[in-house]
Amino acid sequence: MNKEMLINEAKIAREMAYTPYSKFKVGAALLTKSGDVFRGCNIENAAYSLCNCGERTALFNAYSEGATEFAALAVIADTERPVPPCGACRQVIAELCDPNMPVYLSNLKGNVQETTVAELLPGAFMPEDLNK
Ligand SMILES: O=c1ccn([C@H]2C[C@H](O)[C@@H](CO)O2)c(=O)[nH]1
Ligand SMILES: [Zn+2]
Repeated sequence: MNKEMLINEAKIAREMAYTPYSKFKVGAALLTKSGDVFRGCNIENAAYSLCNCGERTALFNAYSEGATEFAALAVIADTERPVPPCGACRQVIAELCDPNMPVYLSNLKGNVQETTVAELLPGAFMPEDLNK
């Protein structure tokens, strides 16, 4: 599973998005260290604040199936620039993925920005910060 294949998995996930309010579809695909892929799409709700992003859906999908060791994440949307994850997703990604893990941000035009978990959220609040 290479970068292009993972981005394609995110594109397939995007088609499953439930976005009657924003009409903005996002797909994500999370590659595990053992080679499995967990997809996620954004799922909106009439109570708008309950909308869940594609990135967090992919992470929660993987975790809920017992997969916790990740090798890469791809995200795609129909944006001008490669889609930037929101702050909430950056926080969740920072806790559940290795800081050096590659993240492929992309769009339907084929633009790809390769970054890492640590670059997405420098100074993230971490579990260790809970220890007094
Ligand atoms: O990186 C992003 C940015 C936004 N959204 C979703 C949330 C909402 O459903 C819609 C518009 O913000 O896009 C994501 O899934 N990921
Ligand atoms: Zn988000």
